[in-house]
Amino acid sequence: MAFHVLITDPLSKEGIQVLEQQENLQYEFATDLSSDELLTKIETADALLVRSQTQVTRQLIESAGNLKIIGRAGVGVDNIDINAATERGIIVVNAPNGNTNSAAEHTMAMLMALSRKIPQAHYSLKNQQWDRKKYVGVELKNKTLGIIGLGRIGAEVAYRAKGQRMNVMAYDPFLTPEKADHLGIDYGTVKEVLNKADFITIHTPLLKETKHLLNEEAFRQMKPGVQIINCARGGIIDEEALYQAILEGKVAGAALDVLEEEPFHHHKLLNLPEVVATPHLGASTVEAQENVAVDVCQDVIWFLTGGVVQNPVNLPSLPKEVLRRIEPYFHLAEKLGSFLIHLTQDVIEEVNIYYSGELAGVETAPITRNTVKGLLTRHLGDHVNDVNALYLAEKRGIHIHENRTTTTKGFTNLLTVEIVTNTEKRSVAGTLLNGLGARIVQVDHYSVDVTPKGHILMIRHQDKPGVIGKMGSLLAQFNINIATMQVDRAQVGGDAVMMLTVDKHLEAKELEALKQLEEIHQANAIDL
Ligand SMILES: NC(=O)C1=CN([C@@H]2O[C@H](COP(=O)(O)OP(=O)(O)OC[C@H]3O[C@@H](n4cnc5c(N)ncnc54)[C@H](O)[C@@H]3O)[C@@H](O)[C@H]2O)C=CC1
Ligand SMILES: O=C(O)CCC(=O)C(=O)O
Repeated sequence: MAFHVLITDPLSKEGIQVLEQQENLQYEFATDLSSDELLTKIETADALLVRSQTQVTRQLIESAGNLKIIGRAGVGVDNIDINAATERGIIVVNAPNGNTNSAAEHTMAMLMALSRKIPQAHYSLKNQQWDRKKYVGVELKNKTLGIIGLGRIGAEVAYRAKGQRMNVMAYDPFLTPEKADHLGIDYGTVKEVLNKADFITIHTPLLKETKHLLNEEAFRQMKPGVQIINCARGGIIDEEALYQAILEGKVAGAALDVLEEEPFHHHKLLNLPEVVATPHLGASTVEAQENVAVDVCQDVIWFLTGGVVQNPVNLPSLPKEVLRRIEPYFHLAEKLGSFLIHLTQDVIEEVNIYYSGELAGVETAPITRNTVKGLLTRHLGDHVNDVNALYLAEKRGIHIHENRTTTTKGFTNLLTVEIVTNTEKRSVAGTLLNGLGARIVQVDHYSVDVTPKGHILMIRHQDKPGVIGKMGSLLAQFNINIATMQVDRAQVGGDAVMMLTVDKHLEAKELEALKQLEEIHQANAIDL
């Protein structure tokens, strides 16, 4: 079956070419759909590709039976309900780098248009008015540009503004005075930026914390005659407060590429001569659209074909070299989680994961996610994945703890997973053996050596002559062939464990029959 990729906003042809080169993939352009049409179309889609126009709501996500990935050709993902996607195990990817340059250039264009009143003068001239007095501007040189949000675009704007010989003062929660110094700009708190800037430009995402960041109180703190640029997101500015600040003469001008409600046609801000505006054009260049489309289509293909994405939004992204080092452990981790869940009937309250040896020094979060995915899949089904495993565990009140230890029991790497229920603790440890792959090397306190694959029968029994024979003949009666077998014991005549790999799945009644043997305390059939 071919993957169905649904594209609901315009996407550059270079991105489409990336999709066309992929076998077993069909793409469908369906722009300008009504909400109802979209709800129907999404039902069969494996991937959804959007820009900023399509509103990817919880309702839309929940109507999608097959959806695995949502690709945003651009940076901002405020049009996508990320929580709903995460809960459903749908990965969201964006293209954060492709339009940085264009958005920074558009910001500079807006800054210059604003300072020299170019759109107003142009409009006036087109209306047969030759008015040189009305359109006197101000220079940028030696003025202070306040930047709120010094990420990719903010930093590019700072660099360009310095080229205009402006003083740049920025605030960003990740900016230190030392870093600012290194960039040749001034560090300021939000208050200092508001107090000192002649022009203020915003480059944050729209978040709960940044909603109406520029509000009535913020405008009050600004210099009289300040000019505002917003090429980030509508909603970061309280539009009513901006409107009033312009009417009062506190704000001399505003250049807006974005407004809270888009698309916008009749907005009272647009009636003010001090406001210049563009219809969300920050990323609308040939280059940016090509970049973001190619990046996001590439990620969608990688993901659908089992690869690792470059720009996940609801998963932390990892540098390639880090990923290369830890990826081999994902399989082991998932198998250990899956093994362990077969050993208990109780509700799991806690999971402790111990990273030892060389594992103690790596990025462990993705390995933890795979462990939890292995644990949950048996009861929750295949919709558990890397994206939602931790969320689903948390929803079930399972506490996950990561620990780093130096205990390696002679292995260069050792991954130990322990589950705690209200009655017991069970654990399993595994390692990656150089050239030999994954091995389970310990179950509870017993040493074993088992490849985590296929059908495993784990027996806890009393160490006594004849038990192995009895068990072997019972399995023979069920026509179950033993492929490998190991035994370990705590002490002579004490508790012991038997690990067998067998050639077929054990039915419940067969397992029951084994448990009837008086020396057998526990029998678990584990299918990995
Ligand atoms: N108009 C357009 O067409 C385009 C708009 N954008 C928008 O521009 C914005 C920035 O994009 P990038 O620079 O690529 O993102 P980024 O993630 O590189 O930078 C955002 C920065 O905002 C900072 N930030 C977050 N909360 C803050 C707060 N309360 N105060 C100050 N700083 C805060 C972050 O620490 C980060 O450094 C996004 O909203 C994006 O959607 C991006 C591209 C095109
Ligand atoms: O798709 C677009 O053109 C909008 C770009 C944008 O706003 C973003 O990347 O955040």
